[in-house]
Amino acid sequence: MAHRRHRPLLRHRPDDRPEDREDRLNSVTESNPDIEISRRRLLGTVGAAGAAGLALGATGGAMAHSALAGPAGGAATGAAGSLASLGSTQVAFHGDHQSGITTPLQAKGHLLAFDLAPGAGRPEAAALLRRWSDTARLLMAGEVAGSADSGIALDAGPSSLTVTFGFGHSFFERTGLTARRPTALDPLPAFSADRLDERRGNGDLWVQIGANDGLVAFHALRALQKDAGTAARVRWQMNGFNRSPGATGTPMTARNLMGQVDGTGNPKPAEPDFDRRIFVPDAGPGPAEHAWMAGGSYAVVRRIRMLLDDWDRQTTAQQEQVIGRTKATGAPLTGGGETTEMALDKLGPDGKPVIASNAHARISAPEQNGGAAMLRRPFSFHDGIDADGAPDAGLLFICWQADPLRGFVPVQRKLDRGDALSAFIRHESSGLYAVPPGPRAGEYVGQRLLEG
Ligand SMILES: C=CC1=C(C)c2cc3[nH]c(cc4nc(cc5[nH]c(cc1n2)c(C)c5CCC(=O)O)C(CCC(=O)O)=C4C)c(C)c3C=C
Ligand SMILES: [Fe+2]
Repeated sequence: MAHRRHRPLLRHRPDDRPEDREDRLNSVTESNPDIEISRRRLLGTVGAAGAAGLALGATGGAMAHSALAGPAGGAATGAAGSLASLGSTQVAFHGDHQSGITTPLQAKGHLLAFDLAPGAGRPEAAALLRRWSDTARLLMAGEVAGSADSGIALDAGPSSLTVTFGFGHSFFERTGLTARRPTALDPLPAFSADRLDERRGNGDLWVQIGANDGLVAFHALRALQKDAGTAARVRWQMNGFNRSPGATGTPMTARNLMGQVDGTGNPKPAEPDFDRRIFVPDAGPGPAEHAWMAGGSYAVVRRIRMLLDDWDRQTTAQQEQVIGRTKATGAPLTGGGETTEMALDKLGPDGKPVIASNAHARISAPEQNGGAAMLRRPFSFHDGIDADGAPDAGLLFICWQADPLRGFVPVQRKLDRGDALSAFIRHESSGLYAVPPGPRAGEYVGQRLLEG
């Protein structure tokens, strides 16, 4: 188990008494006897973060530290003046991989794309990534973002804040680095069902912010936007959410706004081929100029609108046919529990497959796509109600893979040709980003590209 070397300098109220602050620090120390209990519990779960406070390594595993999880899995209240466990949970900024990839889903998310300002090139981009990395490191440790801190997150701990940075295809022209642009970043093919708004897609730089507290997440967004200064401006921004840790009696796989259990089939970090599927290996793919991506990953980001009024008019049985899994538990229609394998060959009394030939879970399964797999780590969104009364809501679909041509692309091609879910969703924007590896101590994110 890795141990944290430094105690976090938590944001604190101006009138903090030293002993109050010490209490809060103690809520994330390693001497807590409940650490191991909570850690075991969390490692055995999928989906959203458990309610227990933990320090999470950037690989998503628990490094150490936990506050209490109550008997029903709820967050325990800390000592008077101490941060609740949810607030004290900290994710590592440094590591082999950036945070926000294997980190358990957080309750709040902001996605932003920036374009470099006219005239800004490689030096400005390097300075910006250095500023952003400094800010992300501080905020993820629960510290303030420098002397001009907005104060939005005063009183709160890190709350599992993660900040993830990526580069879009256009970044490399803007910075004169096209020789170092990986082919995996070539634009995605067009899909017949795409209804994409280019103004809400792509961009030179991509930032994903996640946290289990809305103010902590927004605080990070404001700080990073200020850091951008005159070097870059926001191209698009989207806000998302997931269930809050502790909302369910026990940690569960997330649900989306269609009410489905969503995330069951995700590759698990404990699986032997997980790293190979999700992270770029040390040796390739591609020539040595692309070696800066070793340990990185590619993010496909799609705003997928859900046609919820149409969906809600379906019976539960019809909805289950569309996916091939039950709505209540996420179990395959062929029986068993959530994690039981789908029996894709099983026929019903009518002689037809129990899991329909166009069921979403069948078509997207790795075994139907030559092993193509991705780690889906989405946020839901709701951006109000349209004039016709329809909710502008859906999924900020984010998936991670070592190579989009062996992850997202073949699966989406297949879904595009005959997915029963297509009648109820609309892909409205798309982005593909090269997300470099996690920074080593003293390094900023992307330094191996910008200074290599
Ligand atoms: C191209 C990739 C995919 C898109 C786009 C996509 C959109 C999308 N999916 C759901 C809901 C569910 N998806 C489920 C499984 C699933 N989906 C994909 C890929 C895409 N989904 C994969 C690779 C898988 C896993 C298949 C497997 O391993 O068997 C499920 C079932 C539960 C689960 O495994 O997560 C649901 C439910 C929505 C609502 C949506 C767009 C809005
Ligand atoms: Fe899916």
